[in-house]
Amino acid sequence: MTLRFHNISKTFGYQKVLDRVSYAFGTGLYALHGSNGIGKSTLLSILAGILEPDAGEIEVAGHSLHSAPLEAKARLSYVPDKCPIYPFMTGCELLQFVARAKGTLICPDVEALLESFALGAYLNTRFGQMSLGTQKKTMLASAWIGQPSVMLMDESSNGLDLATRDVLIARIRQMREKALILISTHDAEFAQSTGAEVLPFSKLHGPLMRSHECRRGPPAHERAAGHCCIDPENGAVE
Ligand SMILES: Nc1ncnc2c1ncn2[C@@H]1O[C@H](COP(=O)(O)OP(=O)(O)OP(=O)(O)O)[C@@H](O)[C@H]1O
Repeated sequence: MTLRFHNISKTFGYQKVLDRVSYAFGTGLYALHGSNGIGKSTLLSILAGILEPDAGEIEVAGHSLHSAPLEAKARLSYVPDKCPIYPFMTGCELLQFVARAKGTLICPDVEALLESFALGAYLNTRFGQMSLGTQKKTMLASAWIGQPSVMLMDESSNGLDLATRDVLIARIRQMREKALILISTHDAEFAQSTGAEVLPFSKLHGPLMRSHECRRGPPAHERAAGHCCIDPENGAVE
């Protein structure tokens, strides 16, 4: 499995946002779909290792995010909705930082993406002085560094002009054979253009899966695509 998570729970104060959420993916492209506030961004930031879950296990390309975080994080990339970067960092510094953290170099493929995003003129601009779209493009380009096995993208089309959006759609389509790409988006047209399989958030909830699906098991075509279910008796992921 490329990404597997099991029994992820998260509570903020008195609000339980994630309750034993489980799933396993092979390679492919999925668009997480669900209403505002259901927990999509929370889940993605937990899967990216940014936010600690209260409970649960996550494996990225076979590496536990808990016990082997460096190995797991080297194989994943994450593009949050909002830019979390220190405002004095330039675009170039961000790209180098990500490459160093992953123990790799900025390869010609990433350079080609920077060119397609017309980012050349902005690489020495500090994040605090970039437009939101330019910040987003820089973070998106950084997601391709190190040939990740898992790409997590939160509202990746937000704030992009049409030309950039088309480049991103083409890039995502190319990647879906090689990696797992999990996007959270309310932009149905964007999701459809990428060819993503829509994955309702409710499908990730353990109790729901137990009662509605797993006693019968998912249909054969879903199993072939790398879906999983939870054993209703012992909670094991199959
Ligand atoms: N750091 C935090 N502290 C307290 N509550 C939080 C925090 N982060 C998220 N929440 C709450 O958790 C719930 C889920 O938020 P989240 O952003 O994950 O939802 P979402 O499905 O991504 O929503 P949207 O579609 O609007 O982006 C919301 O009620 C939100 O207010």
